[in-house]
Amino acid sequence: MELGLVGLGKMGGNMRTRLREAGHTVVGFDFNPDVTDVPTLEALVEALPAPRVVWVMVPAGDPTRKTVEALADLLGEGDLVVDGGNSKYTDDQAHAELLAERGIGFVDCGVSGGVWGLQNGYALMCGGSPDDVAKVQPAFDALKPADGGFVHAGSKPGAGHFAKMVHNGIEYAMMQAYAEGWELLEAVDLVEDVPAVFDSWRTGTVIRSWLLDLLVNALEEDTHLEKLRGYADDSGEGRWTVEAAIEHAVPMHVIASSLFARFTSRQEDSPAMKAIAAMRNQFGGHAVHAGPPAGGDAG
Ligand SMILES: O=C(O)[C@H](O)[C@@H](O)[C@H](O)[C@H](O)COP(=O)(O)O
Repeated sequence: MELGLVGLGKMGGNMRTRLREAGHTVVGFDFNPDVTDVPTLEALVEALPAPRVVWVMVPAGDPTRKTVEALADLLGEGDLVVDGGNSKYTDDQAHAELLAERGIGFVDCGVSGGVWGLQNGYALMCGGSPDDVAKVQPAFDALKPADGGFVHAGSKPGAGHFAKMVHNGIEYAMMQAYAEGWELLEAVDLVEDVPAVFDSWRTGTVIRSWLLDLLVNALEEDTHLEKLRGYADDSGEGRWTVEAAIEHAVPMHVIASSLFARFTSRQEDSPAMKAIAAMRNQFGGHAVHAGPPAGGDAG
């Protein structure tokens, strides 16, 4: 099939390659002149035969919204937009509505696989009407791994990204569990080769997984992770998972806690723990550790 691909970064660039390797014709647009096939979004739309399919692979939030709004003006009746970024499912609902007013279809597609997707295929979770999904199926078939990794999660807009969001919540919790286990093994002077323990867990155990494989890779490169700072960002999906759990009164102990652990990682010092130390000191005269001098810095 022929399709347009907007956003040729780490994900989009590799996806263009995988689609082309499968024999599809891809016209890519990116603001980076080194990677783009066409100079403008208008040129991308003009280069495609109608009915057009344009896959958007840009960061969630404003960049995706602006791209969808621009495409709403450039595309027409019978065309289709796929949002393959990590958009929030509620954004999909707004985008689907805007595009539907112009007769343009919409499919939301959560994409998992990161930088390994080019080689291994991308797991795809999509939402949208069966007719719209069928129009993109040849591209989905080229992008997904050979032996599965595709789901049409629901016909309402946002179903795909909702599934991907929950996937990412689980990803947070799994990573947190491996990380805490690793910290404990490192902290106790008993197990002599911690990376070897993790490596052994990859075979036959109930906790083997690709995340475990990736942690073993990281430990092979840096046995005690000494080159890294204990700081973890988040891109939003963990927060949205917890927000959705709160909205639906779904207990979410572990995923919520793994999200908050990331926030903790960004603090040089804990304001909450200062308050706890102050109260222990007030009620029990328990010793406190002094902070840096007021107005000065720790150094
Ligand atoms: O399945 C995947 O391939 C990942 O989940 C991918 O989508 C991305 O690496 C995360 O969005 C990072 O998310 P955080 O920045 O929130 O950790």
